[in-house]
Amino acid sequence: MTSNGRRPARAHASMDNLRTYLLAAAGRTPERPAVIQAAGGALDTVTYGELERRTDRIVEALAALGLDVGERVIVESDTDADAVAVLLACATLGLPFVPASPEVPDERLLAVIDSAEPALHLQPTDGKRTGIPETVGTARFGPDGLTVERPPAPRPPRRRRTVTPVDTAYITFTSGTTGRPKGVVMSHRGVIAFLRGVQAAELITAEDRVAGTAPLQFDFALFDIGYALGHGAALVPVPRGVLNWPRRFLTFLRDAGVTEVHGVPSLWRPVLRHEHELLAELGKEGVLRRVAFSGENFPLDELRSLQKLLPEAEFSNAYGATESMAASITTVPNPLPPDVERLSIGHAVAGAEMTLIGPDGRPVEEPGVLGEIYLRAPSLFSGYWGDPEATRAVLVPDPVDPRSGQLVLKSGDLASMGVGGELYFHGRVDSQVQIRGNRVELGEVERRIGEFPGITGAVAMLLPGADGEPRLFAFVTHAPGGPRPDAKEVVAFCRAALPAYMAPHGLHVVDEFPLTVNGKVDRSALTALVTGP
Ligand SMILES: Nc1ncnc2c1ncn2[C@@H]1O[C@H](COS(=O)(=O)NC(=O)C[C@H](N)c2cccc(Br)c2)[C@@H](O)[C@H]1O
Repeated sequence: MTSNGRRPARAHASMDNLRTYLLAAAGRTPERPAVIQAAGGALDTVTYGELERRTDRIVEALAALGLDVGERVIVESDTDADAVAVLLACATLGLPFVPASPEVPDERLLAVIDSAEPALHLQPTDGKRTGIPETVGTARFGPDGLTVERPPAPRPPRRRRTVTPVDTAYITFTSGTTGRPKGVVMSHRGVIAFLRGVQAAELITAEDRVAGTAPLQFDFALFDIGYALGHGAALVPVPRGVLNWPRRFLTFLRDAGVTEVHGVPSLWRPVLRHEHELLAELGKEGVLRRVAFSGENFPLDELRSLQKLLPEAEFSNAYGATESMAASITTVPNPLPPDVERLSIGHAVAGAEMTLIGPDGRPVEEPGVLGEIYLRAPSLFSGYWGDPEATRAVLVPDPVDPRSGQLVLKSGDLASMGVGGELYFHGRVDSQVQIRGNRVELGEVERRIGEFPGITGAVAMLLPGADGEPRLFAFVTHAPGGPRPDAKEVVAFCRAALPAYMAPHGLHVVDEFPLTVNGKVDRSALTALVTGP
């Protein structure tokens, strides 16, 4: 018993809870590997049984702190078995976890703490973070459980009696456009609904070993955990120190017997640049069977190069926003036919539906016509943390039948429909810009520039020129050792195929594209090249 005589609340065993769902295999096959991780130079296997034991040790320590359902816990860590045990322990007690990776800068973490007002900050025994505000309790975790350094401030008495499926499993903070972090609140029911939707496609079995490469605050990492454990398969977190070295990365994948690799498109750039022979060898061994990518468009020439080295592998394009965890996972042809200029994002996962809505607010029926993707799904987020207005802007009445009270996610993404109703991604709504009164899809400009000999990547943006007028700028990367593309030639090359207003006003050659902490192209860093920091 604690302060007000109420025991810590627990989820009802037969109701949706992330811990119950992800540890189901612990009951069925406790001896099977749940997490295979690097430990020193070797590989360490943590079974489902061991993962459950570590989870319950942490549950005990957390339960003793008197936190009520809904109290936030920052979990700062790389992905490994102990971090997963902490996430599952939080879920067990209905404590929303706020994931962060060690590479999140201090001021960003403090902004998240300021917004989330967590009861606790947890990091591994050897975690480096300091300067956590006094208002937040601190503790460290490891294979033997949790050690509290600074207990959370005294709490008000417990009000809650049980943990329900609509309670918050996690809040992941994305960098809102205004710079203030936006907290995406996901319920147990929502996350499990998405994971079940993917499971219905039976992409993997319990024999699979899924390599995860996303940092913990990116919900791609949370998906990898849920996808691997939900199938009773093994999660193989790729350590950061391995990730940034192509040769080590590929050797790690081989040594761990990885069958599927998840990551953003930029993950493969260094491998394609430096280690294509080793990758081809790995492909020939027939263990690596699938590459799943998400987060942004995979530049087609890079995708084609990767497919050439992995001719037997399946490639899955996973599309969606954190506000619904994701929406679709679509197998793209390997090899991609030469005439394909745009990747399909297919149909929504089982139990969900994407609808294209035109400028008139009505569903788009005809193939090839652009519309905004609206997602109807049980995995929709509960809302933005502390921001009902921003929530109302994206969780909107169903445009197909507003009277129903059903809310759908207004994605801000544009797509067109193929003859089978499958969707093709056309970019963000705000990547449709007006140039001298003409509507321009920046993706079109990027595609044309990408065809210029020697250019390996192109990002187009509308930025204020020196005269303050909005101008079309392009940022390009080129083949290493190849000639630097000449701006005038690139502009002429664009004019030869595009209307004049779609030719770049300025061209910046960069060695490689700057990346966000989640591994996406960092457009604000590119902007700074033109407008200054
Ligand atoms: N496959 C694509 N092609 C093109 N553009 C994509 C793709 N996937 C996204 N995007 C863009 O990224 C936006 C969303 O960003 S996000 O909220 O950070 N989430 C993400 O990136 C990742 C996403 N939550 C996710 C997480 C876990 C598993 C999967 Br499976 C997917 C979307 O609205 C799209 O504009």
